[in-house]
Amino acid sequence: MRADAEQLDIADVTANWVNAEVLRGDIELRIKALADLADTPLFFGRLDYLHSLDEEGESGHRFYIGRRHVHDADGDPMVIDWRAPVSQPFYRATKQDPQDVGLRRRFGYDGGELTAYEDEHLSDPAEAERSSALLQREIERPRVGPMRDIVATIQPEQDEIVRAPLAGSLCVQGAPGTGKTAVGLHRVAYLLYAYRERLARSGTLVIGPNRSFLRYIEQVLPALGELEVRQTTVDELVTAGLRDVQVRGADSPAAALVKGDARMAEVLRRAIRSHVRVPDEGGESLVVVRGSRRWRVPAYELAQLVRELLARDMRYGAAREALPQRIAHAVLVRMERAGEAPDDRVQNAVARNAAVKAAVKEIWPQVDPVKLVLRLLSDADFLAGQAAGLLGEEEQKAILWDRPARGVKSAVWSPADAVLIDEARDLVERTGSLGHVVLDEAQDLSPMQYRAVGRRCSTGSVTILGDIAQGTTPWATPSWAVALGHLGKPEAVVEELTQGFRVPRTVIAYASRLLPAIAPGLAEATSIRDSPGAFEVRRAAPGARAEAAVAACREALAHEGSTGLIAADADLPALGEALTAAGLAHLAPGEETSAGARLTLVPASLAKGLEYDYVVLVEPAAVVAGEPDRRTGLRRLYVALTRAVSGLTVVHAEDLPAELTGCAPRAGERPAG
Ligand SMILES: Nc1ncnc2c1ncn2[C@@H]1O[C@H](COP(=O)(O)OP(=O)(O)OP(=O)(O)O)[C@@H](O)[C@H]1O
Repeated sequence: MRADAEQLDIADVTANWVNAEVLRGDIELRIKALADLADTPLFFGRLDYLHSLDEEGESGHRFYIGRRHVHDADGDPMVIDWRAPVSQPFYRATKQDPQDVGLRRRFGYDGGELTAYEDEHLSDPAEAERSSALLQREIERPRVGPMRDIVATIQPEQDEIVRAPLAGSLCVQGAPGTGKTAVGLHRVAYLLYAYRERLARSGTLVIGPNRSFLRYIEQVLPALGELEVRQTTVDELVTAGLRDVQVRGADSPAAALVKGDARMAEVLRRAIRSHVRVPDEGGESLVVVRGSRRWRVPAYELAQLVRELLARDMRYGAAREALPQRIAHAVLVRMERAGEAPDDRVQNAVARNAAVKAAVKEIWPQVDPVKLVLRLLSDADFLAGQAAGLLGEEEQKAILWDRPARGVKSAVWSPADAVLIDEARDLVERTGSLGHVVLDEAQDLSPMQYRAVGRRCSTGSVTILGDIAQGTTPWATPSWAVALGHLGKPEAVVEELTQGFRVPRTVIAYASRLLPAIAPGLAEATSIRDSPGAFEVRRAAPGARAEAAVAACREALAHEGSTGLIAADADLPALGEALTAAGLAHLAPGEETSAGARLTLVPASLAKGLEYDYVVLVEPAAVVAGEPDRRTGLRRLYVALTRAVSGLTVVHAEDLPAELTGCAPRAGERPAG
């Protein structure tokens, strides 16, 4: 196929130079997409159907399933794309429901070399059901480098989400390591296959929590042949296109909490609409002069037009554009009454008349969303006027800047301010909607951030993925129903993933002790890994903690794969020095691990979504204390405890948090004594 693409001669088919360049670009992309990847095999599975299929051009009994479609010199398929309908039973067929599959074969590879296969005769009742050794091997393989695709081993409950139709929005709650991120990315790849044309027009977007996370996942979609999906963070999303707004400030938790609250949307709506000046009914008429005639629109009629526009709840900018036409219409009615026969051109001319323009400027002035937010945060009286009955005095005080900003460029904007600006921009002009948005680690968004994401899929659909127990912002959502309400997708279906692929049984059991305190009611994940994993808690003498951490890292590095040393952000510099002094080179999160550089020093605040074969977690009590409140601290600890693929060593000098040692009262229980 690559040779064919390379040999394409376009001289005869392109009429001009521009066409030729476009076509040449397309062909180059195709050749690139057809590159041979040494360690990525062409197929990973085979299905033998009992009956010949004749569906969507695929006919026959036997199909090889792979990452992409491959055909032979005659154009007959040799490998079927994993996303094609014919491939679906590879993921879904079971002994109970064989879906006409006689044989399912899984192929195992080692660095691109075929080394094993595994057969299941789904329609043979005599054959016992076995768990897949290849799946076990895949889950337990050492982790080095960025996240990889899971196409060869997508599980049935995951596949249901991956292949759900584009039209519906989905919300996936899943404990750590249940594959939410993997599923979200594969879902994008699936949708781009199944709805390619529609999504090529409307676009797709993946939103993750921060840059290091995005760097960790960025190679999954390209490996699946999807090179053009945009991946961004909420912070970047809302600042895109804001040239003069530099986000370089941070809010206090109290300020961020108010700025992220959904009531701010109403404050902003009022603030924008406060610019509209409804004409005084008894005031002067608007006079439009055309040729020798003067047309009068009385003030009460203008007021009526303006009130109608306000009641229609249009975007501020759209209403501003509609107003001159409405006024012109009122003039035209008068012309007709006077026996004239004005047409559309006359109406347009009247709408552009200087007197009409001046009236519109007075009644419905242009509003700059950035300046509007600047004024709200700088001008206590203006804020009080808009927030009356919505925000209390303390709340208003919390969001007002200590020193009013002089101008847009010099203001110290925070990420939450940028979200307010985004809301204000949408009040002026509707934000365009994409076809599909995937939002990962969704539990951490504020209501205002959900609204910002919701705007970008208002006419499309969304897949949101998260874990309530891992919510570590003061505004983390209490429930998915609340989040979906803010997103504007209350009808979305909530699915739960419970099978854990990352964290070993002993480790998830230990971390789950925190669940009653951080998310009562959430189910503990089950680990589908065979190996129980290495797990140890070590107490170090005060003053010898860093030394103990370094020793634990050395032991971890004796194994294959990556090691992450996770600690409270404040403890990081000292640990970094200890590692360097001991001659252990280390990376920052998001820097790619490789065979030669396998140790990463991870601040607890950036651990979310990442994973390491071995994790050394230093001083749980400090991780908890690093957050503004205990529940958030325990949730941060839960995130840190659930990053390990093969083993976890907890090193501590202070007492462990009581919730972890089992000494804390559980929710609903009373403390002893
Ligand atoms: N079906 C599967 N086959 C093989 N590996 C899988 C499968 N599903 C998930 N994994 C692996 O399990 C690990 C955890 O997956 P992922 O990071 O997507 O989980 P998550 O639910 O997003 O976790 P967290 O809540 O911690 O962010 C990854 O290494 C992923 O590749």
